[in-house]
Amino acid sequence: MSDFSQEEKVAIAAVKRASILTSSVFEKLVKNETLVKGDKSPVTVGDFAAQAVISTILHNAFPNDPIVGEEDASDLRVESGKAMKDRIVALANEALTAPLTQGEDPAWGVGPGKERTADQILEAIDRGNYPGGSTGRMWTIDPIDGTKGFLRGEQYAVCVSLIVDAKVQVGVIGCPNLPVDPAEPSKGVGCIFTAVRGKGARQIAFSSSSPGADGATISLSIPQTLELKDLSFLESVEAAHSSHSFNDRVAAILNVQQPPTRMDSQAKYACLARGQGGAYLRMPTGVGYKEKIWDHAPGEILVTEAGGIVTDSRGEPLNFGLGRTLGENYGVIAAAKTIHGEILAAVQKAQNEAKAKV
Ligand SMILES: Nc1ncnc2c1ncn2[C@@H]1O[C@H](COP(=O)(O)OS(=O)(=O)O)[C@@H](OP(=O)(O)O)[C@H]1O
Ligand SMILES: [Mg+2]
Ligand SMILES: [Mg+2]
Ligand SMILES: [Mg+2]
Repeated sequence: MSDFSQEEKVAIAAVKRASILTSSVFEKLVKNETLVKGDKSPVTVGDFAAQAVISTILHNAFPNDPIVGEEDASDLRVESGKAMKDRIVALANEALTAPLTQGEDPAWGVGPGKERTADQILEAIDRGNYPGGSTGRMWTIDPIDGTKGFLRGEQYAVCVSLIVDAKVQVGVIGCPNLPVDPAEPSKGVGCIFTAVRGKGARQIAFSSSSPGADGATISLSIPQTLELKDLSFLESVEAAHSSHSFNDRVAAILNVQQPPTRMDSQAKYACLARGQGGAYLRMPTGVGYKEKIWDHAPGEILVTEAGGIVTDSRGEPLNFGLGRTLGENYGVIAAAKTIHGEILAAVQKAQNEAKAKV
């Protein structure tokens, strides 16, 4: 049985290259480089190019593994998408052909001379079309999680996971805009969070040459001594993505004294894993939306390996074996082991109150 160290190494390299790409795209992004998808959500040249880069690297390193990726290239294959396509191909090639860094292997399809054709870049994006399922290996890619945060210049995350037989085994989250040290934000931004099942969770500073090389890697553990009154719920910025008012009620039931911390993307899971906030609450705003596996798989393993528990509002683990989504939406509750049960009970109490009102 693999110890998944090679998978982690490849995923970190892919997330790092894609994160450098997305940071540089933000500096240069122009208005006509963003599309609105069928579900009204935004997607930028950065999302497409980052998915192409990650998919190319994963496919070169693990040619038999299927990929569940958020984006697909259909909008780029039509005449109206040509300008965007050209830009995406240039950005992806720039990221793929950048010089090799320590630990990277040219067999992963990276380094000088590794340009791809436009067709190969579109193919790499579309390789993310795997429907998912309960058996075998599969990767997930969310090339930019929190695209709205990315466009606002706030938090977003580049997210990759490896799922084997419905269980997440490796998770890597790149947060280009996240302070390396929350206590001293002036120390700089840009971190990668990584976890392997049974082997713990770590934070690596972007500036570090490779994991563990220069003391810029820290092991993550969620403090188990936090009192409920000191919690600050980590929650979505977008009110449409998770119910703020429901969280307010849960906070009142638990006598939480701190205001919530609103942050886009799986940076919330990453911050929880390194001891910020104390809990992540994501309850549905209405019926119908199904959470996507790429929005939670890396976060689930990161928090679990840091000593937390991630469940839905029934107290059940998230089920990554149902396809591209988590199935019916029962929300997400993530917190330290010591307080997860009390938060779950408060969520269920708030749900019962809401039911009694209708
Ligand atoms: N209605 C609804 N309910 C719940 N979740 C939704 C909904 N619509 C979208 N999404 C997904 O939310 C992802 C963004 O993550 P967050 O909600 O944590 O960030 S944010 O603060 O709201 O920006 C976002 O991920 P990205 O598309 O990768 O940005 C979506 O997959
Ligand atoms: Mg999206
Ligand atoms: Mg997402
Ligand atoms: Mg996304």
